[in-house]
Amino acid sequence: MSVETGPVHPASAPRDPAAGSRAVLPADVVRRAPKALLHDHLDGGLRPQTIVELAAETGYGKLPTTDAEELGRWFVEAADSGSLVRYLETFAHTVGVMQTPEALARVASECAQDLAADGVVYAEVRFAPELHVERGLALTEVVEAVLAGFREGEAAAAAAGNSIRVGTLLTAMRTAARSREIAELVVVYRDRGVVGFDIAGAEAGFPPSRHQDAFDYLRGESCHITIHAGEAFGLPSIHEAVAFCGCDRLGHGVRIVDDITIEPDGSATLGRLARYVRDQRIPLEMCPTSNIQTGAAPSYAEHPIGLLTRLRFRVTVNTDNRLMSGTSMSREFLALSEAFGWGLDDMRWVTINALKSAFIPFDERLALIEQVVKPRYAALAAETL
Ligand SMILES: O=c1[nH]cnc2c1ncn2[C@H]1C[C@H](O)[C@@H](CO)O1
Ligand SMILES: [Zn+2]
Repeated sequence: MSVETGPVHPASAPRDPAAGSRAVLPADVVRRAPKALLHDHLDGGLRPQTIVELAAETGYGKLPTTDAEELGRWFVEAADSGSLVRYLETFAHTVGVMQTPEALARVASECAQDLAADGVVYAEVRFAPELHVERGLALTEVVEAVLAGFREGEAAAAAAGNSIRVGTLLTAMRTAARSREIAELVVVYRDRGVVGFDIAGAEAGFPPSRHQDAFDYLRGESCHITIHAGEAFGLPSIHEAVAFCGCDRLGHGVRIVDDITIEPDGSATLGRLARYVRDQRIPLEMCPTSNIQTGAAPSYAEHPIGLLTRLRFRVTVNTDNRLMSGTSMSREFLALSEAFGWGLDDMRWVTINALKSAFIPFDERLALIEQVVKPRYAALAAETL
């Protein structure tokens, strides 16, 4: 199989201070640099204080604590379990307080504002409508409340001087059987802010092809699809997602490294699936901190994002769940700067990768790249010279 050739990307080398490699990026520069986020769960990014207030307002009585600071720590510690299934158990409390239109709209509005304050200029945020019907809301009411919340949050962020555009992805739970209904909702709301479809939840034992009819329907409707695959389960899941389900992007996809062999001389040999994913430029929505928590990667320094970047896969950097991972886009980039010596040029490369992979129309992606990302990185680079 093909052996890696060609130019090595600057993000390739692990940071080695003794060798005089590049300095870690200043936190302020990382925050101000424009960022694009493709993989963020609405129910994984609530402010702890909001959870406490919504629990009181809606009569949700199962929170482990009503002290917001303690609650924030509880989520990170409980999610830091080494298992995706245990990580996912923590969502009972966020989903538990997101069962009314007001709560859904508030969470969505705050999500847009928090991302914008962190320098995110474009985000696709996902959630599973079927998880928010415990108190009798219709799926359409759930979607409409979230869409209204995002619009409100965008306006509030713009008023505060931080412009952001938020697209919505509708997720179907892979462990349930409502994927076809959710796929139909994607089509209904495609011109009102919904930009694509996803499946999420426990991966082992629930292959993507279980939802084949939803994927076939969406492809027939020319809709965009991303699939959580290759996170808690390996290559067969990625293969199905790519070969049979027709995904445009892979959620995580981190286990694609199982199809790459590092030779004794340090070169990489790609198997057929890894080669296909790279050749087709299938974007990988990588979420380093989340992967460390669920045991999909041992540490930042050993996270496959270093190798996959060096091999020029279409890598993107994402938060997954800001609450459970105690993270933000800036924190993810700072960790990568620390682990691999990433600089502003690497951030810019990853950000343009993400925008090229976004599910909004091509001309709108291009406008963000040319009118927002490139000029702002150029200004930052000039400032930090
Ligand atoms: O990283 C993940 N892998 C699989 N499922 C996930 C992940 N993060 C969140 N979820 C689930 C839990 C949420 O309730 C659901 C919809 O956002 O998606
Ligand atoms: Zn996810």
